[in-house]
Amino acid sequence: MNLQVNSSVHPYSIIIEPGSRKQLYEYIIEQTKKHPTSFLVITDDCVADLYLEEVLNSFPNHIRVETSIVPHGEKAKSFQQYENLLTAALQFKLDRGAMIIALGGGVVGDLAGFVAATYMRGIPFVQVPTTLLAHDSSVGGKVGINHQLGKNMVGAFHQPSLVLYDPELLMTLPEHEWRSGFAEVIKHGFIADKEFLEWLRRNVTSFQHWDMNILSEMIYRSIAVKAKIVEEDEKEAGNRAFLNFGHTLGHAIEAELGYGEITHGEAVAIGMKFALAVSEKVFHVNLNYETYLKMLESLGYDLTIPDVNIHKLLDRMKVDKKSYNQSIRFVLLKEFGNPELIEITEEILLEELSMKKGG
Ligand SMILES: O=C(O)C(=O)C[C@@H](O)[C@H](O)[C@H](O)COP(=O)(O)O
Repeated sequence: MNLQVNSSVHPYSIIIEPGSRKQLYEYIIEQTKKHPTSFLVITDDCVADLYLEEVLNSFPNHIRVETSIVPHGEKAKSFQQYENLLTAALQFKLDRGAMIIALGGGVVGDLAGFVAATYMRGIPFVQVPTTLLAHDSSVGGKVGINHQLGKNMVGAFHQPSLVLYDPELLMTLPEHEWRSGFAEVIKHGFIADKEFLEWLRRNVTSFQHWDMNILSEMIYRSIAVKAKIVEEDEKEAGNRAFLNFGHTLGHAIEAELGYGEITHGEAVAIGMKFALAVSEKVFHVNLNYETYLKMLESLGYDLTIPDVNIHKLLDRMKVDKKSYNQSIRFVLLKEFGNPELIEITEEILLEELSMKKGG
């Protein structure tokens, strides 16, 4: 299955193909039409143990391929790891003709992409997602690292030259990683494709046993939503902000708990439940979203706002990137598939937060 993103920087392909990791080099040459001088594969310790060798074996012997391994988990999206990777790239003497390969989940993709965006003012990179979450983060060119004061606060837009998605790589994911990724899948249903939401409800009842066709179709349909939005608004001047549904509170929770204490998607799922409730209040509508919350709960999500100070959450939401002139802006739904970015008062948020906390 293939998709094409017509980015204004350069069009790129998204290929969803079981087993494709074993032909990574061939795909790169065929799809990007580039012949890099060398490669730097950036991955994390967990992925390295499982898949690095297979990926490296796809390169012919005469091609120079270097490797840098970072610790797994959200904490790796740090200034320290970013600097370490730049140092490694310099020590490897990578030139501007080199290419970075991000072999990993969202953390590796964001971090390696930011290295690619900034090393010698930018070199090409390829995303090889190894998690479900990364079906989202690998598309659209948002790359970056976290700051203690806010998630993804330092970054760039740097479009990949190729996204090569091998769904077989997901078969070793632990349950919480499925939950993390599936939150972004269902988000795409909420904001853009009601029919897809129903398809998910019918087809995804457990993360334990996947039919490869269902998994590939789910990834394809979810990426298709994302690709369309980022194509129309590459740098989030408008509708791309809809992809942030659930993220305003989700990011605040991640930062307040400490990065990595809860997965990104599990925090976003809590944020979506909250945003759905606020949507009903603000737009005076009945979304009938309970069936989808039940679905998430049956898949193991805990949708309760964690036990943290709600004023601190509010302060964190104020520094969200969608904030404008000190006001908090939220993505809300008028109906499924009909999102809006809207300014929300602190009073509404505090009232809703105190009601929802603990239940
Ligand atoms: O691609 C986008 O745009 C998104 O907002 C997708 C999000 O799911 C993703 O988590 C993204 O990295 C969040 O970006 P941020 O700008 O809100 O930090």
